[in-house]
Order: sequence, then C-alpha cells, then structure tokens
Amino acid sequence: MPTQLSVNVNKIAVLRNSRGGDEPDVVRAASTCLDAGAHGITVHPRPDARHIRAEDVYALAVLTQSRGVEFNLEGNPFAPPRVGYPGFAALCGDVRPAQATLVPDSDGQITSDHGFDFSGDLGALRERVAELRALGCRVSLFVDAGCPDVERAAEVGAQRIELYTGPFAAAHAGGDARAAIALCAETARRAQAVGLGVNAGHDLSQGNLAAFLQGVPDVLEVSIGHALIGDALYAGLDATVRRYLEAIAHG
Ligand SMILES: CC(=O)[C@@H](O)[C@H](O)COP(=O)(O)O
Ligand SMILES: NCC(=O)COP(=O)(O)O
Repeated sequence: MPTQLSVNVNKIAVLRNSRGGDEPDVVRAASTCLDAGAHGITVHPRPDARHIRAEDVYALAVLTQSRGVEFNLEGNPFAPPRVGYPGFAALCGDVRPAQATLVPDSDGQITSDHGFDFSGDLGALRERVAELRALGCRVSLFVDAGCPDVERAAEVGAQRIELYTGPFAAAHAGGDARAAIALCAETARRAQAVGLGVNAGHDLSQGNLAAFLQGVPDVLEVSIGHALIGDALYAGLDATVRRYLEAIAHG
C-alpha cells in the first residue's frame, strides 16, 4: 500500500481563531483535502485550545466517519483536563478516532519537538495505551529518530510509532540530510523488526517528502500540516485575487 497522507488541519483553526468567528471553516477545509484524495485527517488539540477545539474534534469525527477515512487524533495523554479541553482520553472516548497518536508535549511548547523517553518506568504509559486500545483506537507513539530503545513502544502495547521528522527537515533545509535520513531509517527498521508500523511527521513538505520516503523504508502514513497549508495559500492566491478583482469589476 502506498504511504497514506493524513492532512493536519490545525493551522486552519489558527487562522479562524485569530478573528473569533467561524471562517475559515475547519470541516470545509478537511473535506476539501479529502476530495483531493488525502487518506485521512489529523488534528492535535492542545490544552490551551490555541487552534483545534473540542467541538472541532467532534465535527471532524463526524466528517471522517461519514467519508470512511482515518481520523488521527494527537495529544498528550498525561495533560490534565481544563476548561475547554476535556483531556485526551476523554476526547478519544467520545469520538473513538481510528488512530490515537500520543505525544509527550508540555503546555508551553510552541509545537511538538521531541518523542517519548522510554528509559524509565513505563507503567503509566502502558495503562494509557491499554485504555485507548480498549476504545478501539490504534495507538501510535511519537518517537525521536535514534531513540535508543524504540522497541519498548511495542512492549507498552503500541501498534505504531510516529517518527519525529523535525530534525530531518532541518537537516534537509541545511543541504545535507544523509545522516538524518540514515538515523530515521535505522529507527524505522528496528521498530518494524518488533512488529511496529511506522508513521512519520513534523515539518515534512513538498520539498523534503520524496527524499524522506526514498530513504526510510515502508512508511505507512505521513501527517502533514504546517507546510501543506502554507503551500495551499500560495497555490490559491493567484486565482483568489483574480476572483476579487472580478467581483470589484462587477460591483
Ligand atoms: C505531533 C506533531 O508532530 C506535531 O507536528 C503536531 O501535530 C503539530 O502541532 P501544531 O500544529 O500545534 O504545531
Ligand atoms: N504529526 C505531525 C503532524 O500532524 C503535522 O506536523 P506539521 O506538518 O504541522 O509540522
């Protein structure tokens, strides 16, 4: 099966929230991505609700279910609930996403920037994974390329890992990604050797995606948001400005 593309629509919500209304509409954007052939939709609701909110999660669950595509919900299962954020497990319980991707983010992070540390006691993580699997979710754990004990993701019950590709993307932008790709490939192979599927994400883009997929074997899914939504703005600006000029001409 070719690598599946799950479009992350967090950034649509960033734009919407900046004005406080309903536009641009997250569900319409997600629906457009699916119409274009994307295999699924990803969101990463954060406890501060800076972009995706609980109500977006519910609406996107309805959309993805009606379209028969994967809904990938990302979040930290240890972040406590707060007003406007019922908690990751509660959201998963409500919408039963096909895939729950666990990310060890702290609140103040601008974005995700590291994977799980598997070196300590993993009892709490094992419990969270079991709870999510009992809901019917496939569970994936965010891990760094080069994670020394990636095999432990399988030990705690996860079915997949998501390789954190930020360092690869930075190396690619710097002109030499060979070492970063080799590290991703080695981590992927070790995960696959213990039966884990491999996803990947963070700062993947049109510019670096082919190099990544050529270098890393059997990646099942990439989730892409930031670069893709940015590219969509450039791709749509020309036609959109022309439509506004037409509207002015006919006004
Ligand atoms: C888990 C991950 O890699 C992140 O890329 C995340 O999904 C993006 O989150 P933000 O859109 O909040 O930066
Ligand atoms: N899991 C990564 C993701 O969903 C999107 O990351 P980015 O493309 O916004 O960096």
